[in-house]
Amino acid sequence: MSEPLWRPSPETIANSNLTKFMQYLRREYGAYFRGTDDLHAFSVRAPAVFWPALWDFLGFIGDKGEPPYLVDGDKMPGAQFFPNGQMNFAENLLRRSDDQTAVIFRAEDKLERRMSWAELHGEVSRLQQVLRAHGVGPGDRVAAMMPNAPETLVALLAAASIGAVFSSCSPDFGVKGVMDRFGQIEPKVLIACDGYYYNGKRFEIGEKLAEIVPQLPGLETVLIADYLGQSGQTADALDKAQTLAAAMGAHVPGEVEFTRVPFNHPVYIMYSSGTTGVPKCIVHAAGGALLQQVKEHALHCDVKAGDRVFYFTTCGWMMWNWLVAALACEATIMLYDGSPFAPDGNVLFDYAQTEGMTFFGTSAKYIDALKKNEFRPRDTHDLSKLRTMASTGSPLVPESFDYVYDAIKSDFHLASISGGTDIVSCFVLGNPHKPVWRGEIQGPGLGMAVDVFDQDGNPVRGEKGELVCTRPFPSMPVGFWNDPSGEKYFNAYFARFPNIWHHGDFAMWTEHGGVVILGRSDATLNPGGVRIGTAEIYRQVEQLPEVRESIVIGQDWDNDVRVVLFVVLQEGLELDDALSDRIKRQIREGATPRHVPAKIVQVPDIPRTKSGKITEIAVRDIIHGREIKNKEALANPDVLDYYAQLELSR
Ligand SMILES: CC(=O)CC(=O)O
Repeated sequence: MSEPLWRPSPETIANSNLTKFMQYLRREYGAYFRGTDDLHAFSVRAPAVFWPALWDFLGFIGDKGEPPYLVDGDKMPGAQFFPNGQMNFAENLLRRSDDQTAVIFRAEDKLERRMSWAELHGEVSRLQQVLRAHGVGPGDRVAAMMPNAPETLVALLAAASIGAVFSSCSPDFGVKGVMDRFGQIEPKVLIACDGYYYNGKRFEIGEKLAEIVPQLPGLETVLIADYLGQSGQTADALDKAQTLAAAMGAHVPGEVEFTRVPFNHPVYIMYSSGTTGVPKCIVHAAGGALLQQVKEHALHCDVKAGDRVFYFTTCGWMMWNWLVAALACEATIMLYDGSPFAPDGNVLFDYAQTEGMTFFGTSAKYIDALKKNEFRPRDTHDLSKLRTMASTGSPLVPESFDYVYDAIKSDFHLASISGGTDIVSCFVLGNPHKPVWRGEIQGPGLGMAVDVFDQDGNPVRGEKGELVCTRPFPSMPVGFWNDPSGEKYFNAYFARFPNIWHHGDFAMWTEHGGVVILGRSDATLNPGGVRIGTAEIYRQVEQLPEVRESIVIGQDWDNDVRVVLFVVLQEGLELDDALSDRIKRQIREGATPRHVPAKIVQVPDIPRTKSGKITEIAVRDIIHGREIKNKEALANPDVLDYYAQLELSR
């Protein structure tokens, strides 16, 4: 294809934060760059210059400390950014205190709220006082089992203002899922809701809390936020609990006191979503996570003061942590809780239109679903303010790039982005100076020495391989919780290639310097020894209107591997030979004969994690009769029973 789908205008480029950053580097450092590739090369070649320069350019609040700004800069793990630096995460997010809107909240039950910067300060101040009264200090954990609502943001900011460590999950988690997470990190305070709404239904969580609370060692207090109008009853039924409103009502808003902590002091504990055992507790540093995220907002997404930034997420997915960092760009953040299809697929576009959303972040699955359901927001909504749409969670297929430019908006920046919980940020993402090519992520993040390696650890271009990062970056985790020797942390990322971050994505560089992610490396299919990324197959199957969704695995077969594809069909359809043949033909013609499944099976549903990711490994394990150790990671674990009883011996 010789033409990109979109090119930024010269004015967009001239007015971008990225241009201002390059001008800044020229002015302050005498560094001249011919373009963003050049800037990227500099950023990975000279990290000890790049990251401090970024700190200054972004007006990061804190003190870089005495140089050196990078110690052991060639060691992974081991490198330390700003070892003498001091900062406070919340102070950087709460940099405004005026009466303009800081947070807009909508939920599918029609709940609507907005909070000014001044009000946000006030709420954080009151909750900070509550936490202090319960003895929360630097390093203590504050956990939240909460909807994506302003209270959750206030909880994060209050905890971080003290230097405490925040960890969240959504209220749809089961008791075991919560215990597998919060049970490991022993929070001093638990903030939970009385319940939530999803897809038109009301869910109470009092009974789950009654099981969870007594099992959490070291818990000082439970604060119940009101969503269903019954926080009082929920709190009364629990030990050590009171309503959040009562606890905060006992304090008056004052100045938020920000405790400066070392740059590498933890702010978040996040969780791996694997189905192979209890989740790993990934500890992220306040400075590293934030500097990286603000870099992504400001330079890669061109977020500016006054912008309205939205990401469709729960607070159990890292995109929530990413979203809230947009406050540090002085943007208004837009929160949404509930189903993006309740009552129908217009709900988020209504939100975008009425609130003048400038950045719309979502998942590739959501875009695919809009496409399948033939939504054309461009014909029904005024999206004139929208400048950027971001997609993540799984690869955005080329046909979905076409759909976005055809049915959502023709002149804006579509940024497919990819990274993960492991780094609370991205390896590869948008670049507002570059064209958008169909199916491609535009390029690596600044400061991220991203590459693609073959099995032997050699860099490859135009060939599929392992996504790696060859130099340290500040949002590498501090480590894993309860892993004093660092062994689990080392094994997760550094055991595959020495001194290299191995991310576990199967990827390929494109001729435009972009990247295509082909699926997770551990889910690649190996028929006849040829490595095929699962996304290569989804891309083809996705194009058939009869198929709603699919999941593909490699089944051990006759000393080889055969490809087995499971499909969920549109309501009322049955998989017959004709449709099976059409699916195979589409895959053969769109990919190669090697990609064609040996078997196609109709299934009622596909197992997915609570963040909406389909889980090939769980299906592969169940098909091979292996135990699924951590079903709690799944949003719909029961569906695996269906796969377990399938006769796949022919
Ligand atoms: C940025 C991401 O990579 C988010 C995700 O897919 O979990």
